[in-house]
Amino acid sequence: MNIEFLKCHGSGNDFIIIDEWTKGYRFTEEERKEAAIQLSRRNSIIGSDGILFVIGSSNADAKMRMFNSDGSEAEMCGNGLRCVARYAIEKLKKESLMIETMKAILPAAKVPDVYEGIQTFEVAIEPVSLNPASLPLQTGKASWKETIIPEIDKELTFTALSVPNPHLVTIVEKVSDEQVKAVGKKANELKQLLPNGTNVSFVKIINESTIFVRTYERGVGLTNACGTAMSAATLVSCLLGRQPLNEVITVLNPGGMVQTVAEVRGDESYSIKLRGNATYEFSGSVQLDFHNAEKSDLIETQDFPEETAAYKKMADYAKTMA
Ligand SMILES: N[C@@H](CCC[C@H](N)C(=O)O)C(=O)O
Repeated sequence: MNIEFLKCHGSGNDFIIIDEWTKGYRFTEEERKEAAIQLSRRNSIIGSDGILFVIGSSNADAKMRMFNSDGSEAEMCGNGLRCVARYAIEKLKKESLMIETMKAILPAAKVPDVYEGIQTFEVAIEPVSLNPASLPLQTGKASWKETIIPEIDKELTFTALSVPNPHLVTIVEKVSDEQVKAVGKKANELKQLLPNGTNVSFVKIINESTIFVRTYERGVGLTNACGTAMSAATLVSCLLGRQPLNEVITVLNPGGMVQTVAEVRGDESYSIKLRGNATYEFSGSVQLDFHNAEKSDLIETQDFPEETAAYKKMADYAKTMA
C-alpha cells in the first residue's frame, strides 16, 4: 500500500503524521500497530518516536490517535498534539480548533512564536488525576505524592499522576541519562505495580520559573522530550512549591524548550497548557507491506530546510539555558 506521510517534531520528539482524515486511508487496528513498528524503527524506512494518525471526528474538528514506536497506543501525546493541531489548523485555515483524543476533546490554537521564526501552538493537557488508580499504580493509597516506591528505587521519591497517560515524576539535583534509563526501564517491567507501564521523568529545578526535564517514555525509551511529561513535571513542581502555579514556566529538555502553565481550578481539578514548536522536517510517501517489513520502502521525500534551520537556532539557545 502506498501511504503519504509528514515527518514532524515537537522539541525533537519526532513523529510521522498519517492522514486518514482527508486521504481516504482505512486501516485495521493491527495495521496501525504494524505501521508504527515498521516506520518508527530507527535507521530503517523513516524512524520516529511514534505515529500520529489524524482521523475524522464527528465531535471535534479532527481526531488524533498516537502509537508509540513499539506499536502500543497511548492515551495522549502533548508534543504530537501540537503537530496535529498545526496540520489541522492549516488544512481548515483556522486559528484555533478542537481535537478529539482518546480521553478528551481538547482545544488547540496557533499562538505567538515562542522563539523567532518558530511556528508555535498551544494545547491543553487534560484530564489530569493524582489518583494512583488512574495510571494505574497498584497501591492501596489514595494519592502518591513524593513517595519512595521501593520496587523501583530505594531513594528517589516519585509523584504519580495521569495527564491522562501515566507518569511518575521525581525532582533531583542532577539528571543522569543512565539513571533515567535504568529507572524508567525498571518501572516498565513491574507489571504487577504498573500494569499499563508508565512514563518516568527526572526534573531539575533551574530557577523560579525554569525546569529541565528528561523522560524515559513508555513504549519508546529515552526521547528528546515528552510533552505530557513536561506538563506533568510542571504541575508536580508547582504542587510541591518549587514553581509558581498560574504562571508561565519554561521547560528545557534535550531537544529544545517549551512553555507550560499549570492551574488549579475552583473545583480542585487541574488544567495544564503546553506551548511550543510543531516543526515539519520532511514529507513523502512509503510503500508499506503490513505482512513483510522487508518489502516496505521509502519512495520519495521533500524537505523543509528553513524550518529545520530556524529550529536549530532555538535548540542551540535552549542549551545555553540548561
Ligand atoms: N511523547 C509524547 C507521549 C507519547 C506517549 C507516551 N510514550 C505514552 O505511552 O504514554 C508526548 O509528547 O506527550
